[in-house]
Amino acid sequence: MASLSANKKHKVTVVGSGNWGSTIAKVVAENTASHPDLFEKEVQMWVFEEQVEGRNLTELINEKHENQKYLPGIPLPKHVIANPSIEDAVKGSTILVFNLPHQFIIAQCRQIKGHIEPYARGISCIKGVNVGDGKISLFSETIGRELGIYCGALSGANIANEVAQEKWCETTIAYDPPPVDSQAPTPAKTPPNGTPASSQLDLTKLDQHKDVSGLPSKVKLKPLPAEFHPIDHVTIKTLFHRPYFHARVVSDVAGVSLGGALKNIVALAAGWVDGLGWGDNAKAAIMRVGLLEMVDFGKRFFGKTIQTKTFTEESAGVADLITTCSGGRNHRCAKMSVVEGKSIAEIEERELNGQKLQGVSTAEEVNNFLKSQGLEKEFPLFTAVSQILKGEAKYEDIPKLIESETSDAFA
Ligand SMILES: NC(=O)C1=CN([C@@H]2O[C@H](COP(=O)(O)OP(=O)(O)OC[C@H]3O[C@@H](n4cnc5c(N)ncnc54)[C@H](O)[C@@H]3O)[C@@H](O)[C@H]2O)C=CC1
Ligand SMILES: O=C(CO)COP(=O)(O)O
Repeated sequence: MASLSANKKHKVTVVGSGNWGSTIAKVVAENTASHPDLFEKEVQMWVFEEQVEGRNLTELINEKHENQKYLPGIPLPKHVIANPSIEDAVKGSTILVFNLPHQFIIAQCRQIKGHIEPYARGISCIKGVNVGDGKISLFSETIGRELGIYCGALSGANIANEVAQEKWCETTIAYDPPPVDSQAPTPAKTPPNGTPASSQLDLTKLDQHKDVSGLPSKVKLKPLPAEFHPIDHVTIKTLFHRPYFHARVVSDVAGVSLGGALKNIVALAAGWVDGLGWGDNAKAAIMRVGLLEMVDFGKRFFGKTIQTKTFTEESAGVADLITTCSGGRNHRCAKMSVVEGKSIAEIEERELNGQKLQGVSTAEEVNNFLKSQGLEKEFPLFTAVSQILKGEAKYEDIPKLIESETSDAFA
């Protein structure tokens, strides 16, 4: 419950401005305008600066209120402000919405470290997983760890162009911050010796056991100053829910994040069988096996907190799998690569005008992780996708490669 003195408004920044980043900036800006009691109206949107028609993309967005390159034809609210400086865009924000292709997020977090409010909260809209040194983590965790803040996740059956056109859909937001450290004084952003506040947390010296907040267990969340409304499920829902974008708020951050990441691998296989002209039954078989492997993967590697029902009941699970295997970019490019006999990379370059597929790198990353665990055979569809991408198997081999599927993930 908000205290009587909770009169300070939340400032919101969207870190990223691609096809989904620009769409989410539109969604949240509509809500900041509708809820002036809770939010500052202006929404900062960090833009990776580039030249479009000989001009800076940020200037074009701020002049035309449209992202001509990544979300053409969709008017953005005038109070979405494109900012080429990420440090400046995040300054003073209490809510940071991360929405970038997953390969870029760590570099951007390192750039903003020490420039954010230590009590800020994040929401990751990124669909991907972070794999390195035989370890796997969610991007919500990675962001949390890099910045010393709590980060939840938003994911769902949300093809950006449809959301941007205000065609109705659902989404799932997972937000489950650990208890705040009410004893801790809120640290100054930049202490007198010039060391950024987040680097004051010497994470290497602390117990490395972590929950899915990404924060090592001895690092406590910095409390939000009392003059702000709490950033709870109600505030989060108010920021994202629109008449055409129905948000359900849950607590399973791992389930929501993994659903969004892993379905991109399945969508490649679905695109390939469509490209082969094998029909809807074949695609349904791919989705069935894919869903089983998604649940099994979650339970094995994030078992402490994950809930099977997130995959079967939420937009972030089965609904996102279905939409991505029907109308997503991963599916479309995979299908074209079979029909035209070209690599997916070639098709991505030609078709997407700078947008990035996430399925190919996620398939490789998940395969590297499974290999490091000696578990490739337990995930035959994920493994088949990786083998096909590497040229070690053919599209036509998929039925044979996955027929040993015996997962009892739902048992
Ligand atoms: N587009 C969609 O329909 C949906 C996408 N997502 C997820 O949202 C995340 C973001 O996707 P999109 O906004 O669609 O991105 P996108 O696919 O449109 O990617 C282009 C973006 O990457 C940026 N970029 C290019 N090079 C960069 C660099 N070196 N450093 C930083 N940024 C760079 C570009 O400036 C542009 O903003 C992804 O994880 C995606 O899977 C989730 C739901 C729907
Ligand atoms: O995540 C998406 C829809 O929910 C979009 O998927 P693609 O990246 O394959 O277009």
